[in-house]
Amino acid sequence: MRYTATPFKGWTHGKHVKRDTAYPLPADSDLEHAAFAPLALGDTTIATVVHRLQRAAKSNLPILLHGETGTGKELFARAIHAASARCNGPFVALNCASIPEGLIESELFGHRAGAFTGASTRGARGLIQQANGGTLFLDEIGDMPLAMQSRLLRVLAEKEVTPVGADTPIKTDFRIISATHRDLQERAARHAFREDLLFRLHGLAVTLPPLRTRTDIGELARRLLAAEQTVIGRRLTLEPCANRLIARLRWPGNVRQLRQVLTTAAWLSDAPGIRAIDIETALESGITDMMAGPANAGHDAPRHTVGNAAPEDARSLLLLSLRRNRWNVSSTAREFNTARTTIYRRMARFGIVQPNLLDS
Ligand SMILES: Nc1ncnc2c1ncn2[C@@H]1O[C@H](COP(=O)(O)OP(=O)(O)OP(=O)(O)O)[C@@H](O)[C@H]1O
Repeated sequence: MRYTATPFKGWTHGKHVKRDTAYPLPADSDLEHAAFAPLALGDTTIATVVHRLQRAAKSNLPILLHGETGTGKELFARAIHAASARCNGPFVALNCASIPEGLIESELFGHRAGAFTGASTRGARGLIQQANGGTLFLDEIGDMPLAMQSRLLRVLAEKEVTPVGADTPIKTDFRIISATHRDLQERAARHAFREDLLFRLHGLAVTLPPLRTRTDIGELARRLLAAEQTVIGRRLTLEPCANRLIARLRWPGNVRQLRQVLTTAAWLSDAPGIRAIDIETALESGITDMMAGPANAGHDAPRHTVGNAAPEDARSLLLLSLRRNRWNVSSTAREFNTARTTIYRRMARFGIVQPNLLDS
């Protein structure tokens, strides 16, 4: 069966299951390039990841994608599928964290008619069977219950699946890609994740870098904005002060958050180019932890230094921090590792007034 570029997005049994073949199918000759091209920008870590995944895509190796939320794990999984020999088969995704434990078994393995209370009278094909000839993407695999891990391990070892309530196993042929933000080795050491399953999933493991460590954030922001232009109906550009602010923020929600903030800023802005103030305004309605200390100090340490920043960036950074700390100057000073008097001086220099003093 040939799946075409016509999207078929089907949700079965709830939001945690996605089945589609919507990734645009390029001509065979440039399949590999076209699938990964939008993901390969100027960051060397990303370039290495793309290079490895492009090579591995052609194999049947199980691939484990590791990375914080919003770093693009599902996007990469789709690119691997699109660049693989299985690209004409289905791409079936299950989020193991969002599905109730009692449902995961029948979702994955299917069930025979009347196998349990509430089972379909006609039985159901599980996702593993649905992925036959294609790719099964198990997102948040680290959250899969241990009992399911054992069953999945058997399926991977024997390449056949036995639906709940059935006696006869059914042969299946699929490629598995899994993703997690968890440290699976640490979980395996604590016996929360089966080590033998980890080995099975781990044909190739890659870590997608968090956005705050990527050197191509400006390029990525421009691409995300370009994609938004057709929706908004005008040319979208970033002013230099917006670019500098974006490069300094911590982005705990990674590319997902950057995309959301840029979209909001683009809608809010009435100037030709998006300014730092538009980014700030968009941020205010979102996550508050943008300026928090680094998760891994090695990469992140210099993110909240105001001293060397250009004036408009310094003002934006200070304002964000003050708002985040509910205008508590001591907390803000701690964040910038400086004295309270320095914060007051900078507030005066930048014309920043505490809201409760505005009326007095
Ligand atoms: N390199 C990229 N280029 C364009 N958009 C991207 C990129 N990486 C991620 N995104 C966008 O960010 C959002 C999150 O991506 P995705 O769902 O693949 O991340 P994830 O790591 O799987 O997240 P989660 O762990 O929360 O499921 C999506 O809207 C996706 O289109």
